[in-house]
Amino acid sequence: MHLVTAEEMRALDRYVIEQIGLPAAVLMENAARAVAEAAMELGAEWYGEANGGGGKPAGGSRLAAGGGSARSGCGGYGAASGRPLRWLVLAGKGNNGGDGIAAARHLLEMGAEASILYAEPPERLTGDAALQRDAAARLGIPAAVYAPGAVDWRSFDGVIDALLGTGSRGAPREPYASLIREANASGLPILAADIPSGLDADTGAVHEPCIRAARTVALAFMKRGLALYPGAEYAGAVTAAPIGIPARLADAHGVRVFRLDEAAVCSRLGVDPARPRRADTHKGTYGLVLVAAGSPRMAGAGLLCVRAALRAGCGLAAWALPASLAAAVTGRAPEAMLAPLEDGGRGDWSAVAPEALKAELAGTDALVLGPGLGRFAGDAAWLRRVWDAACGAAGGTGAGRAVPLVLDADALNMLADADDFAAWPRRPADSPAVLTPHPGEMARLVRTSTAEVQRDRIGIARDYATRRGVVLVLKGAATVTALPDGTVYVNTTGNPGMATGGSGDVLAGVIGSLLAQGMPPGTAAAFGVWLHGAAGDRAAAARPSQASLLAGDIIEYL
Ligand SMILES: NC(=O)C1=CN([C@@H]2O[C@H](COP(=O)(O)OP(=O)(O)OC[C@H]3O[C@@H](n4cnc5c(N)ncnc54)[C@H](O)[C@@H]3O)[C@@H](O)[C@H]2O)[C@@H](O)CC1
Ligand SMILES: [K+]
Repeated sequence: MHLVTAEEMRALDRYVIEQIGLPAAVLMENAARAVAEAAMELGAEWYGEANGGGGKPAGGSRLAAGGGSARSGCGGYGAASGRPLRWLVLAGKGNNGGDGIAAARHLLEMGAEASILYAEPPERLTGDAALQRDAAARLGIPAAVYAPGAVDWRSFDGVIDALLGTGSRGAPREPYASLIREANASGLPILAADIPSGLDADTGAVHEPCIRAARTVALAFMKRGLALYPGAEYAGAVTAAPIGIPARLADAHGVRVFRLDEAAVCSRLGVDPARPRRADTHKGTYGLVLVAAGSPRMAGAGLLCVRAALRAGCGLAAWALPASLAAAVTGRAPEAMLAPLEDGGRGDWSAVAPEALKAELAGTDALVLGPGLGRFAGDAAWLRRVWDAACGAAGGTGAGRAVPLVLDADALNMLADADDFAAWPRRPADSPAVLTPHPGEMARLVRTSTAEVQRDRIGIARDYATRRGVVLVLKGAATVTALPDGTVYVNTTGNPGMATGGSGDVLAGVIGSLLAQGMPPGTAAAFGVWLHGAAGDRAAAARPSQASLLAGDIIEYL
């Protein structure tokens, strides 16, 4: 579940070779076997059990989506006859190519057929890749050098992409670029060795061209780019294969970025997703969340947030809102309490005194501030006073304690406008604030463009979290949760159906609820993101199309 950069992977390779004493050829041999095994599984999935030589049952739809081509486009090669599948290994001149060439050898041993297509004249290969080239030649494995337009793709059943791995820089150059385009156009299922060639291993950006893989087998550890979009889409189904570099070495080398799936929720976050409850508990055990949210145009944001908080398990939830709005929403969330705040009859937050909200903080276990709040003159200074109160600063809650805090939506825009956030009082180290920006809000916080944020989601989120001492949840496909100590979780749940108004309000409510239940902020944020995505996946599965998903549906599946 570690997600490594190319540089971290190189350091780990070096350590194992130089300090542990395993020859690089051993790692390559393990990598090659893993690539060949993954190819056999892909063959079985794509063409059926009889052809793949054992493995998983057919699973066409996933592959069709990942591979960018329909199964029927492969025209029944192999599938009709039950003969061994014919793999074409595309080999670059680095160690990624070496993995592929060695995989051709393993495929033969496994009963498949394999040919090698060198992107460059094989004389250019050096080191372990050259060793593999020579062994393959002596074994009589058919090999050719790529010439544009000369490959008869129809005489193969599948492709192994071993052109470029973690050593590649920038967009694939010729002849790699043409070869990648031809492979993508072939309609054959492609297994990528380590990463699809053309993918930026660190950021998930894809160069033009980039291999569109049906499946990727990551060697030793998943590279960050396989978990981030758009790279994740080009990688197809991704698995990581052990090659002789134990996970604890990644920990020892300071790798702190993790892919957050259910196993990681249990092992890394220490949370049981079923969240069983002790019998001898009562609503006070599970905390009180105060949601300060909603305005005349966006009252629903508060409603979604407070309902989500309740579904996520807090004992009590109160909704603080401008008093003039209260009558309109009374009864809409019967389980929640209302905390109408004097608003001078305006119906929005512009006349709500920060002191009124401060008074509500007494006795609360978490504050969620921001969904549908709206903007008003002087709101950055207003936010500062609420921040101070939630920090437990003098004159704050009175109790002198910090109230766990989630800032979302307009509260983040206020924060972006506060030029002096760096000078605001720090919260206690064990109670950092949780900020939940979408990429546009993140861009405002760091004064850059949304495109820049998306180009390096992990880097931007982690940098902000460590510099400002907050938990930063950067929303979007593969939501990134960065902790003040530099730990980062990249989420795996969720679907594009959740790109709909109100989803973020639901997430803020979920995280606030988990905070109120006593989870540390980093855990509450990462688990909340995972839980929100999992609920979205269940909700989408219950509907005819992801497109029809509403934020309220996510709440029902929490
Ligand atoms: N000991 C190791 O280092 C191991 C490495 N392994 C494999 O080795 C890979 C990394 O190998 P390398 O560091 O040799 O690098 P790669 O095999 O990824 O590619 C490097 C080669 O590609 C060329 N190149 C770089 N950018 C290019 C571009 N944009 N267009 C065209 N050519 C370009 C370089 O000149 C160099 O010759 C991993 O991804 C993995 O597959 C595995 O075998 C496990 C062990
Ligand atoms: K590759």
